[in-house]
Amino acid sequence: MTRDGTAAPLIQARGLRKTYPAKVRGGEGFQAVAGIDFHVDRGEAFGFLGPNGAGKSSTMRMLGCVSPPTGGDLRILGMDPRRDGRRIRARLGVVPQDDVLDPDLSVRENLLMYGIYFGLPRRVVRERAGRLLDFAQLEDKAEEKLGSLSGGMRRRLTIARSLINEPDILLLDEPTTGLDPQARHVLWDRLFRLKQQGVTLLLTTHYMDEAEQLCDRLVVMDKGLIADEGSPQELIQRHSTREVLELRFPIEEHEQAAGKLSALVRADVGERVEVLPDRVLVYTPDGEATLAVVTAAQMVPVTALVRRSTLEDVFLRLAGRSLTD
Ligand SMILES: Nc1ncnc2c1ncn2[C@@H]1O[C@H](COP(=O)(O)OP(=O)(O)OP(=O)(O)O)[C@@H](O)[C@H]1O
Repeated sequence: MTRDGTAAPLIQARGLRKTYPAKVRGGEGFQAVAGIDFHVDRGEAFGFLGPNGAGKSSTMRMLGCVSPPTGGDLRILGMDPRRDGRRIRARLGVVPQDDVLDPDLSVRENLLMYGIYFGLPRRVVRERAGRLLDFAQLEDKAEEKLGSLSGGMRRRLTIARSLINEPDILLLDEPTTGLDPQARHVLWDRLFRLKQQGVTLLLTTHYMDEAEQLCDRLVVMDKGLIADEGSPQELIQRHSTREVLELRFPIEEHEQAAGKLSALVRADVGERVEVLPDRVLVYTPDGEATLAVVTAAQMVPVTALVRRSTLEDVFLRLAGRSLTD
């Protein structure tokens, strides 16, 4: 509790920085995280959304107490990672970008070994491993070696393994990168369950649908900085319009069409045009009405799609380029 009686955030970062040392003597270091502020409350699912190189993993490694901050202040569970790294780590579960499982052990043995490594009594580890196999839907694979597991199963095992110490906070670095859509949905379902059980989730992602599905609150990161923070809905409302009209024109007409559209949009009703290399996006409160205006102006797109705004549009607005560029 804080002095005014409110619950203190589980994690609080102020001016957090990470500068990696220069590779050559006398060279300049590289600032991957350039002074960021955020807090995470108990029970939240909190996301770091940004493209490759935004500084998400560097932030995660500081939160996981494996890479010390080079500036600013970080408190996790009221403790300072520089001093209390071991105590904090005991209460964290960490799911790294790559699965670091032991291929020579069975699925169950991977869980048992990790629990024993944590110093837990064997009886407790056996009981927890049984429950986690059930949670990860891997009971029928329990005695098999890892070679027989799909990518999604491996990810679920990695998550199960990270839960062996019953952590308060689970850190997930790009949990579903490389998985097919079905495997991603199964994983999202498991993460929802954990959240319902009261585990605080922190995840990095460059998938906007993942951020929208999983995160109560997120920060949009770019070039080591936080561009904005809020719930997915708040961010969309703040930085985009209700609908987006996506238009594709024949390549040779793309530039001219983009110019004509820019002249057509009505800023007074909140419309705005964003020109991408292969598409023109018109941000508008009413996509169908805007499409009618485009058609009336004798413009003939190859395809026209009206869709709702997403976090991708938020990123485009904040960073001036697409998340996947
Ligand atoms: N140990 C290191 N030494 C030097 N530079 C590093 C180190 N780790 C990361 N970087 C650099 O810091 C920047 C941010 O990297 P980081 O991995 O934190 O970004 P990210 O948003 O997680 O991207 P990705 O999705 O690719 O993991 C990148 O330019 C990266 O090359």
